[in-house]
Amino acid sequence: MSSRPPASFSATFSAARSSKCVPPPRRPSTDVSLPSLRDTIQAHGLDAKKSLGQHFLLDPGICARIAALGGDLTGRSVVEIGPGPGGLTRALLDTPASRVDVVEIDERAWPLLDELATYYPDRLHVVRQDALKLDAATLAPAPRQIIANLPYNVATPLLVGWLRQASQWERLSLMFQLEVAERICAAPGSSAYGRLAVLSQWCASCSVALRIPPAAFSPPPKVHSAVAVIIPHAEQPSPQLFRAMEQVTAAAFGQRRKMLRSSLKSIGGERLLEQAEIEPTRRAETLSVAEFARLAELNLASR
Ligand SMILES: C[S@@+](CC[C@H](N)C(=O)[O-])C[C@H]1O[C@@H](n2cnc3c(N)ncnc32)[C@H](O)[C@@H]1O
Repeated sequence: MSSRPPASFSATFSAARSSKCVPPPRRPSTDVSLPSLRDTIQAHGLDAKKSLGQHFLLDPGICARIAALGGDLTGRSVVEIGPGPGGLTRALLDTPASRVDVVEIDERAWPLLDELATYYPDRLHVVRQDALKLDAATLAPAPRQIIANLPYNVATPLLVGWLRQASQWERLSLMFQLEVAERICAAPGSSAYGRLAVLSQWCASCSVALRIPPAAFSPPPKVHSAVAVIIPHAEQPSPQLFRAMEQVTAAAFGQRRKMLRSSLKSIGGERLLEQAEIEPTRRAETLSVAEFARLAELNLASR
């Protein structure tokens, strides 16, 4: 027997999808009365675990400000990494985003998130997985964004993974330790300028949009935090060129006090620098992102 739906069902379904009668995505949070976040955390025994980088945001005002960094989310899919008790998730559900997919590794939070999903049927999707092992772009249709208060211990590898596929994302609004957010947005010549700045700014426009003090979190972290807004450029490097850039920046900043002719020796040294018309006596932190891009292209071509 065929498992396809009867023709009449398919016809009705596609006619409804294409007509103007399709209802807009449900946006029920304002008329839904959810239990308080503190009560929910207590009821589910979700004590913060340091090993999972858990610092929860309980202030709905701050969560709303972070959600607003996505701009107008009408018709957008939003992925949140590490929803924890769901404070930011609630704020995301309060936007007109068409769906919110949350990826959480901590199984203690899953029942709590499942409970939240019952208030938002078809709109909130709970993904029980390690975000490091997941291709988050496969979760939801484009245009899609990531908005998240990231677990600090894995924030940098997660970001580099998303930059590798930056064309998949309309925008990333990500909370990091302030020092990491500053490294992402750092200008050449500054001590914060390094591999993360070059990779991020090569693929995207980056800015520090919101600074948040430790007291805003429960438990408070030792350092200040900040949300970086990362908007991918229309043109993105190929995967091979991205790998070539990773190699160049790892070599150049791996020995950042050395002259480039020495730090880049393993990938062509003076010859590569001469082709790129870059003085071999310069140091990595003085190179612009465009100069690094030239080196990456020549590095790829020389393989
Ligand atoms: C800084 S807390 C943010 C919690 C919540 N979004 C908030 O703002 O209150 C980070 C969250 O990421 C989760 N997490 C840690 N490592 C993860 C991983 N590899 N994959 C998915 N979630 C992870 C933690 O369990 C925690 O819920």
